[in-house]
Amino acid sequence: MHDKLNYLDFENAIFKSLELVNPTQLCELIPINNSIGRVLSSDIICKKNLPAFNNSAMDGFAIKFCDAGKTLKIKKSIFAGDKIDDLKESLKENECYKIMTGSKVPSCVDTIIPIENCSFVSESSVKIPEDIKKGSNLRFKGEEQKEGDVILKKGEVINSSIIALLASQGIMIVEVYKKITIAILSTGNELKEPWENSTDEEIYNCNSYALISQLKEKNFEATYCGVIPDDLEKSVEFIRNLKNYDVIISTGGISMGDADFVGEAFLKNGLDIAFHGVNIKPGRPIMMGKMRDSLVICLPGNPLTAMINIYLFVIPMLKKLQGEVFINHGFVKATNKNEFKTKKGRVNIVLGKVKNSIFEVARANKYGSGMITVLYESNAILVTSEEVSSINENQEVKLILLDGHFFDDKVNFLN
Ligand SMILES: Nc1nc2c(c(=O)[nH]1)N[C@H]1C(S)=C(S)[C@@H](COP(=O)(O)OP(=O)(O)OC[C@H]3O[C@@H](n4cnc5c(N)ncnc54)[C@H](O)[C@@H]3O)O[C@H]1N2
Ligand code: MOO
Repeated sequence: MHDKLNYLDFENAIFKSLELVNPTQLCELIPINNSIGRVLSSDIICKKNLPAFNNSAMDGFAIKFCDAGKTLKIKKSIFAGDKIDDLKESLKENECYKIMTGSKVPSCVDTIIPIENCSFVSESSVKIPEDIKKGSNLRFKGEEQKEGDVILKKGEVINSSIIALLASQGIMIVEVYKKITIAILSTGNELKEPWENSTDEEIYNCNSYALISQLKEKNFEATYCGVIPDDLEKSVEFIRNLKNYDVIISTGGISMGDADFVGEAFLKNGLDIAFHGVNIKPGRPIMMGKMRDSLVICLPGNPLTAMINIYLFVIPMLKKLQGEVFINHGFVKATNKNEFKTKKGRVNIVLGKVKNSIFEVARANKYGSGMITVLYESNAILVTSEEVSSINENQEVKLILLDGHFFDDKVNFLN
């Protein structure tokens, strides 16, 4: 792979990468207790009104609004869970019910007064204040969600608030998309695993573990498949022997070096390349394509590059493949603290830290893509357009948070 690469522009690369992906259709049923991070594969329709019946939001007295200011006789106490259908007789003049939070409210009353707002409270009577609001402290049947409403859409990632909604509907088993399978590979004779001894010339394989962990943070499970040796024949064989994965992600070995065989090895295994080379910094040699039914994503070997490119490019692809609807990066706005230079003519991905809406670029933007600590020191990335050569002091900037949210609509996060 010594040929000079044609660098695709950033927007096109994002478009082409997403175009490669056909969302999974495979589903399974799982208990909600094990469903955090999984993706709903069908809409959830409300089958029990929220709330299910008119109920009291306070412990107090259920009255007719016209009885404001009067001393009322307490006819009965109503508790949450009580069946009150037997309260056939409606309240007579100067009568009220004592009622607890969450109790069904009889149809003859229209207002709830909290106990602490009343005076002369005894077992049998209570004085209602003068100044009250009709309908206060009542929660009405179906005011939150009505039977038949779509309360959750297919493609949403299950979190604790979604579990609250599912449980509120009496749903214990939910249909989700089957998890996509992802293989993680590293390349390079210089690599040792973290538990091995390494000489001064060797380095520890940090990419595989870092990428698997980032994927785990985003609810994906990846399998580590080992290190491809720097040898074309062995690389071809290594790839040929891989099991069928939905996605294969490698790092390293895709640039112009004499030992960069990864691209060729995938090609010899039938890879249909979508692009090799994107006009970005860092991540220029990035390569993507399809090999049979597998998506192949080859990231550069530099750890910082691999980690930010998997976040920027690959996570949206995996989300799409997993059937998610919210796949596009969102941004937050902040003010840039110190001026810094960027490389004009390329889209720059710049690391830094944002705190209280102030963005501070990492190490004056003079770090290398082989570094690891910079990533640890940062919580956001700033992406520049090709024509930008510096970001000024106090300039308003758009940032993608490294633990940011994803949306269904595409936004322009370029600065
Ligand atoms: N003549 C050119 N040389 C390079 C170009 C170019 O356009 N022309 N591009 C440079 C850029 S940009 C990058 S990025 C790198 C990427 O090259 P590769 O993808 O082939 O990556 P390697 O050479 O295999 O590794 C780069 C670097 O990263 C270290 N590495 C690799 N894997 C791991 C791992 N699993 N854990 C930790 N570190 C890893 C490796 O030892 C190298 O130091 O190419 C430039 N060269
Ligand atoms: O894409 Mo490379 O990581 O700029 O050095």
